[in-house]
Amino acid sequence: MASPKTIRWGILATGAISVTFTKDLLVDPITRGVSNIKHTVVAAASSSSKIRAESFLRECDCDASAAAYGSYEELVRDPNIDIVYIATPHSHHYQNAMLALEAGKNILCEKAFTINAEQAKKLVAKAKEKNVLLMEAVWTRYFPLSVYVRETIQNGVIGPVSRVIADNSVPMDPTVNFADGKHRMVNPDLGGGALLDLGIYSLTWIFQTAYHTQEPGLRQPPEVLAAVKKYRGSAADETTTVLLNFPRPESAGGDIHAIATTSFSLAGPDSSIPPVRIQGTKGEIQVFGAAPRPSHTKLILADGTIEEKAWPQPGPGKGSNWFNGYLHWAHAEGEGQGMFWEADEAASAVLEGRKEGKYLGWEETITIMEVMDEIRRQGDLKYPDKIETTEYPTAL
Ligand SMILES: NC(=O)C1=CN([C@@H]2O[C@H](COP(=O)(O)OP(=O)(O)OC[C@H]3O[C@@H](n4cnc5c(N)ncnc54)[C@H](OP(=O)(O)O)[C@@H]3O)[C@@H](O)[C@H]2O)C=CC1
Ligand SMILES: O=C1OC[C@@H](O)[C@H](O)[C@H]1O
Repeated sequence: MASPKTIRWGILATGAISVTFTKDLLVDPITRGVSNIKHTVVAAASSSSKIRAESFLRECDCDASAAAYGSYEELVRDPNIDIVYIATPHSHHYQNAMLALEAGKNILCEKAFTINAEQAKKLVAKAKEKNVLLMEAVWTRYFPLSVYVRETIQNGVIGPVSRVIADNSVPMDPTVNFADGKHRMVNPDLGGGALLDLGIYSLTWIFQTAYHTQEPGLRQPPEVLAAVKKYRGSAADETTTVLLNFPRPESAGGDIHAIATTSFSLAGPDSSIPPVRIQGTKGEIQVFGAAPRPSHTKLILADGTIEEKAWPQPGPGKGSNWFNGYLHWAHAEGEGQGMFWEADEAASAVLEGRKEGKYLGWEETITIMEVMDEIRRQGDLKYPDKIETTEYPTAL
């Protein structure tokens, strides 16, 4: 058997999700049956200080030889890095990704990919020019659970998809958690709001089942009708609900309806109610657990078949996800978060010379950004010019 190839990562920003991602990344891939890849972290950078980068590397148990940088500029110049993982607030993704692309680096960039579709298009153009990987880190797409759901649809098991309903809401108390308005969840300067942070998962479920599963030639952007409730009259949305209609020829099953909803103050479905339902003419698939990190599926067919499956994440891991004092999901102690699947895919893409993610390519990322632009247009949800701009460099 050929020995595994090692992919060398550079971590840009040292916040909450960088820690989770890096700890998952360093779990031995053999624990999930992956034998051709190994991951190592060779550097991390913090915009606040080199000391912060050093303590991040220690916290994540990275190799002692990993370099700590006190600026993102130094990180992207490091010739030892194969892929840069970007985990700054969404407001900063465009500037940070452009910085890394200009340096010729492959990139895995957190969601929401950018603030708007124009920024996403510019990054794609730059990735093409530099001939490097540019991948949006929507981890959920790469879970075996998601692969199973898409394959079940593509194998015609539930018939043509006719309707998808998806809810990703978390009942945080903004008056307690975000009282000073500075937190990235509500701060317009950081691209705050439910849509870009949480709603992207509702749209992910809709797109990966109603759009991605169609033949590429049949895929058409949806019509969109949005209701947006602002957070205390600010520029950030607290609750957003969207009706989507995906046009599809009658011969392929006709139009597909979808409802995406999200909120950072209201509860989502509890464990007995599926946050995602994909309905076809012959049955439906229900997805249970939190929409970003689901854990169970239930296939219910019109002929009476019921098939339930559990999708535990391989470990080792820490067992739950807390965010601002709120438990977003709990899972069995010892399970990993599941962020390694997207890391494996980014590594495979680099080794195979691919420039896009296998289950979420540039065209689909841009289409989803265009849908979010339209939702924001209808809801009058505007961010400051400095984070909407495609000017590079712009000081943030
Ligand atoms: N896939 C997933 O499940 C998740 C994805 N995310 C995404 O990851 C990104 C980061 O989220 P998260 O880690 O929770 O955020 P945090 O606020 O915890 O961390 C963001 C980091 O970005 C850096 N940063 C640079 N400039 C700024 C600035 N002006 N304000 C604040 N931070 C700055 C800082 O790191 P430093 O000081 O080191 O430069 C900071 O620690 C977001 O886009 C979010 O959507 C978040 C949570 C879960
Ligand atoms: O991506 C995310 O998923 C999980 C949530 O906890 C977090 O707010 C969000 O950024």
